Amino acid sequence: MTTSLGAPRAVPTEAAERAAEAAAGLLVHTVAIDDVGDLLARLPGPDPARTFSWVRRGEGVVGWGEALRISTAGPGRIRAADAAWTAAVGRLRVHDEVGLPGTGAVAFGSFAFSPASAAGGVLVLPEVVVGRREGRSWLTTVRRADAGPAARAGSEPPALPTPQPVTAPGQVTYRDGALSAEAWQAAVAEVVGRIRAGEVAKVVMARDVVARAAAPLDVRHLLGRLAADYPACWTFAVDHLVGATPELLVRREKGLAACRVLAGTIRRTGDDADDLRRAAELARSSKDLEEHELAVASLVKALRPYCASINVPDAPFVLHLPNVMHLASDVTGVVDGALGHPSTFPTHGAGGTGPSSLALAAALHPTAAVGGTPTREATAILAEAERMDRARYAGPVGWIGADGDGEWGIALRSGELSASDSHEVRLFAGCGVVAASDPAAELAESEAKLQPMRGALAGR
Ligand SMILES: C=C(O[C@H]1C=CC=C(C(=O)O)[C@@H]1O)C(=O)O
Repeated sequence: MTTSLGAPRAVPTEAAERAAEAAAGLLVHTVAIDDVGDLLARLPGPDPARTFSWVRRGEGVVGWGEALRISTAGPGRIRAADAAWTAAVGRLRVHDEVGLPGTGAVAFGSFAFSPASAAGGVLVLPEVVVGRREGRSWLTTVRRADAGPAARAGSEPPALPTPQPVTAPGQVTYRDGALSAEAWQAAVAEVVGRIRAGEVAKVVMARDVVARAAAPLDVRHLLGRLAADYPACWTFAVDHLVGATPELLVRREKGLAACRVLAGTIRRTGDDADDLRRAAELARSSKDLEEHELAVASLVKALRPYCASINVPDAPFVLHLPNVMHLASDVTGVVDGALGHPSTFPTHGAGGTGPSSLALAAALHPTAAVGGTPTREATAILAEAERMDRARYAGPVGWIGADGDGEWGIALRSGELSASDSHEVRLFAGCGVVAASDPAAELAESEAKLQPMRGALAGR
């Protein structure tokens, strides 16, 4: 079946109907403002339920408050949220005086890794969004149409609130999550055995640890530290999930899809000469190259149906982060609007073409970098072997605009702040396990991957 752009959309789900109802009567207004400087310094309060971030190298969007929430669950959690966002966008009244990616209506989202997780998925349209890109800054406010006269074009933008002081966590103690370090190594050894027996090629095994802080955790403290220490990563906060991920699941911008695939890791020592030697070792390591190739191949396979053309680099580069180095490949594609999947994916907005950024994220998740290869068998093994619910860790996290463009990272190097105890956060890290993996080395790698969150929790 072929469907032209703007053709009837997928049958509305219950979530879409609720979202459309909630969006009716909301006014979204974006105005240009003077340079905001540090976006994260604008966040007014410590509450992880009402604080949103997607920032890299000082650019991106932050938001606070909640004008609209879309909640989904189950195997269709990402697609249902996408359809609900489309339905909501159709009812919003948007006045955008800036017209850049991230202006106008923007929803922040995060989704559970597993369809079976109670964590489900969420998209939130905050009450206020502040953004910065290429020297331009903007402020977006969302209000009810019946809440007084709207600001007029050219009138003074509303003043930003004065942030409450940021509080440090104080003393932090750690305890085991689902498995102790020993038990997790035993689980990895068992999985290596299954890989060697030919069941699968690769399984990404994750573990969790629980941190407890003396003071209630202020999400802005964690974000500030992550952004300062890991400027090359996307520093995110959505609905209690906070982290700094080096891995971009997919960005869709003006018809172009871009993905950063990571797989293959070596720890850094802190000694520059030694790290350079290790980077060269990583680039030659057959174990890591194999792991990386599996990840790229599975991403390309999943992306291909949505693209008119795809560009895959011949060889990975080494991405240097302060804690680890990764083999990395930037894959790009031209999103094919005509080849979109209108029966499954709604087309987006007046100017939108083909699957939205979130629909692409749904198609790509879980990648081999967080699940394994082949996906179905590997995710079944990890669900059994890890003995925990990953919740939103390793799921898509990011933002989507009214036209369907947006950016979705993979929620790595992250923690889930407890909704019931403001002193606690559960940290996660995982490692690609292949036939040549050594459990002790994987444990050490997982410790290195926990370092960004441990550092952010350090009480400075
Ligand atoms: C699963 C994680 O990392 C993935 C991303 C990059 C490299 C990886 C690796 O080399 O194992 C992992 O696949 C994590 O950080 O929790």
